[in-house]
Amino acid sequence: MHIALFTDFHPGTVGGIQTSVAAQYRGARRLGHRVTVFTAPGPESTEPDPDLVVLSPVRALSVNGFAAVLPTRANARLIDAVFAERGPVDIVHTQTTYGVAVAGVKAARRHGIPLVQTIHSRDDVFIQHTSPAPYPAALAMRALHNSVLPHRGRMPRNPESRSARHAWHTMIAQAQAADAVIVPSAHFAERLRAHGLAGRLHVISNGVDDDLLDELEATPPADGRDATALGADLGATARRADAGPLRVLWCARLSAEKRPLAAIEAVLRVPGAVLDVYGDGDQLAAARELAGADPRIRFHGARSQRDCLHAMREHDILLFPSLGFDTQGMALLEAAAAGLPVVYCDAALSESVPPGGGVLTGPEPDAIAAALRTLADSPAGLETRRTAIAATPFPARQSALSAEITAVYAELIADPPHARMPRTPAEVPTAPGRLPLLGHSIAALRDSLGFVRSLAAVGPVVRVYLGPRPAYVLTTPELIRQVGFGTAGEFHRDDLRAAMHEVVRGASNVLAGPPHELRRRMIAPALRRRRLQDYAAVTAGIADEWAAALPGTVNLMESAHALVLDTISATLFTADFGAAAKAEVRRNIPWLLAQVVQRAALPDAVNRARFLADRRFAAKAAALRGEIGAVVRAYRADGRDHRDVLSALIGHVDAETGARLGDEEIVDELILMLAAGVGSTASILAWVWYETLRSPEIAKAVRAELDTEVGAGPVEPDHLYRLPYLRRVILETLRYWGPWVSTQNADGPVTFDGLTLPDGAVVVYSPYLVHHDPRHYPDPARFDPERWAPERVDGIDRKAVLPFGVGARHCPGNNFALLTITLATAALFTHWNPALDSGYRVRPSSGDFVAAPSRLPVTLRPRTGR
Ligand code: HEM
Repeated sequence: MHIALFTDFHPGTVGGIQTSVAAQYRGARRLGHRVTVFTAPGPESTEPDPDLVVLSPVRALSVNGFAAVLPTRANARLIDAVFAERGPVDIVHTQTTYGVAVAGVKAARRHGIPLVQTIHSRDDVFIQHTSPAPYPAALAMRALHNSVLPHRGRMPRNPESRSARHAWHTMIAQAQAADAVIVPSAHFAERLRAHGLAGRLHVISNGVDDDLLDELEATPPADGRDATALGADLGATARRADAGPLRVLWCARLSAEKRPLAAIEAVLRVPGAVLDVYGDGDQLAAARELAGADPRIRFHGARSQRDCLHAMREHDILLFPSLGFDTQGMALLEAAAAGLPVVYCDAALSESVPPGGGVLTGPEPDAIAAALRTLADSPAGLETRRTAIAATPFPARQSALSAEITAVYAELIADPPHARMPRTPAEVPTAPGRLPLLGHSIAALRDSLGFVRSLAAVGPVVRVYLGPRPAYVLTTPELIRQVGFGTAGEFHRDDLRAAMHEVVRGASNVLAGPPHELRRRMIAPALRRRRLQDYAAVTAGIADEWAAALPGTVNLMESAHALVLDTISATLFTADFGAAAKAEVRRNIPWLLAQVVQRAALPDAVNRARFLADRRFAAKAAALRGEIGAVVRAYRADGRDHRDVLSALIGHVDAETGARLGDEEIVDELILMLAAGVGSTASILAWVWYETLRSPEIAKAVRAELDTEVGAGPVEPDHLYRLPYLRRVILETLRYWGPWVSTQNADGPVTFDGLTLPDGAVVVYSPYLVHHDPRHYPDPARFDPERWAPERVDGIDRKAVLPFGVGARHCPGNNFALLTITLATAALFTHWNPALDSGYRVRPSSGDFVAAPSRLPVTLRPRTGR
């Protein structure tokens, strides 16, 4: 597998986490896995490592001597580029709680990769001891962390300072963001649980690198006595000469939380002891000052893990006085590996000391000194402890631990938690990037399509905030069908109904339940295939006329809109006395529809304040309804079938109930057809042209087919069935640019696969999201009409084909839309050779439920032969 490790501490720096992470990646490689390490900048002398990726730090900011990295967009881009180049990544494993680790969490969520977090350190104690102002530091860290990785829920109270509590909030949030959490010791796992971390915690010890252990085993001790295998004899080989001083070793950072000063003070009080200090840190000066000129305290500076291990072979005791900080204590493990007894002060660390191999003492220098004195006076006591260590199998060989860690990875990869259905609303993950108050509005407005695409990787149901109110996005076709077929419960559209109210009062798209079913039955005959034959003749004529009249340079987006508006209104009412209503439609519908979209998107409070716009909206809506109402009455008086939509609506009697549509209901449905049909069809039409024009192969194939089937024209209804290649281009356009949002409200509680959402919950789905999910469409970012070729189409899961929705609200105008798009495209390309303006870059605008190219500027050259 390919593992991406994220750590804020560069492996070239010294420290317990660094040592542990380095052992982990060497261990994973030893097991045959690939590892890429993302980290902060390290010391300049560090050898370049192709598997190490250094993220950009915040300039001139370092925390405790370490470069600070933030999860910026530039770092996200770098991570994405490395994933693309070296990927696919199977698992992300974050090891810290700072910027690099947060960037790792975000990358895992962006790419839908399972995420493991190891919590190594007690940030609460660390901040308390090392920061000059612990409270503001912990608070600032929590606020910063919360702004990029939202903190959820409440944390149980524990007896601790306010700064410690802030630090715990950050640690718990970091752990909660992961799919699995690893901790190095059981006592630390208990603390995390006491702070509210739920779910499974894996206790897997830190480890010591196999090569180092093998080397230690093979190296003779410096005093020349035989080296034997790690185990029974190793302790004995390092035996102190009875007459010499007690050789005490310090192997840790010289930092307050490790308590080096207590160690030095203790040794100074034991005349028969010497102390070798291996380590560096901000308490070095204080430590030197305390040691004064006493030659028994010897400072050796920061040393490698290898040096420390070998030093352990040359000493009698490791002094490890840290208290309430270490979650395991790497040096304790190393001492066990080297057969070295320890004196320590933290009872919780007994877990890391082989039974009988250490002396637990009080934390005061006096108590530590007393323990050392006893050992100095009694070499037999040391011997007993060495024998006890030797008798205990060493538990922390890295290869064995790496096998445990990779088992955790494998379990997550086999059953990715982000694909699991949440059982309660509280378990529904929130989309990354939520801002205070604004929620996800900025992300959704800036790049709606990219935002929607990113949600599939978050989970089957994702919570998003477009303002303060949550909405639940369904990301799988199976869940979407549960809305479409009503198995999840009832839904209504009262929000949309309010936004449309003056112009459309009770049309099918805002009705719910039995009235909706009845209305659908009533309008269905108007859009039946048999009727479409008649509409196709009208549509072909309009398309041919429109194409012939196009100027040499044109914005095809605008032109598509005008064409579709004319086409649909012409098929609604063909009789001569509909002319005035058609003119009214052309004059007012585009503005009214733009207003409906705005009203639906704006919060109620803003809508209430838009008096002037509201008055204008009401006046135009009344004028439009009045004109169309007059045509309906004229049709009724006339009594003939004009073979158009209006005649069909007037003439239909519901077989089940005997119901007929009233005038106002017919006005509603006619306006709805314009509202739902014009923008959507025009946008897809423009995308068909754009996709054709930007690919020379597709353009060539479309033209070749038209040459054969339509020749010099004119376009006729029959051509609809004779253009299979164009049909594939249209189907692929509907996949690629299909509707990006559909919203409804739960009418009472609704239940999806065991997850119950409350009454009123806003439930959203996006055909566009499903159409761009690689689980349903391989290489989804590729526009490839051949997906729909007869030999490949069977490989597409029909449930994931959603351009016209699904179930009860499936678009009744789908065939009409396909007909219009096919005939208009045929007309355009039989008349002209369009070319996109050079330098033109498309910009999708997602103001409506189908995104549109904001412009489509082309130059038209006549087809030769016409
Ligand atoms: C390419 C063009 C079109 C696309 C992509 C499209 C897509 C859709 C979708 C996805 C829905 C379901 C929305 C939901 O979840 O509630 C829908 C509903 C609807 N569409 Fe279309 N549509 C198109 C063209 C048309 C046309 C040309 C008409 C009419 C002539 C039309 C009339 C309707 C109506 C009346 C509804 C509401 C159905 C209901 O709620 O029961 N659409 N459309």
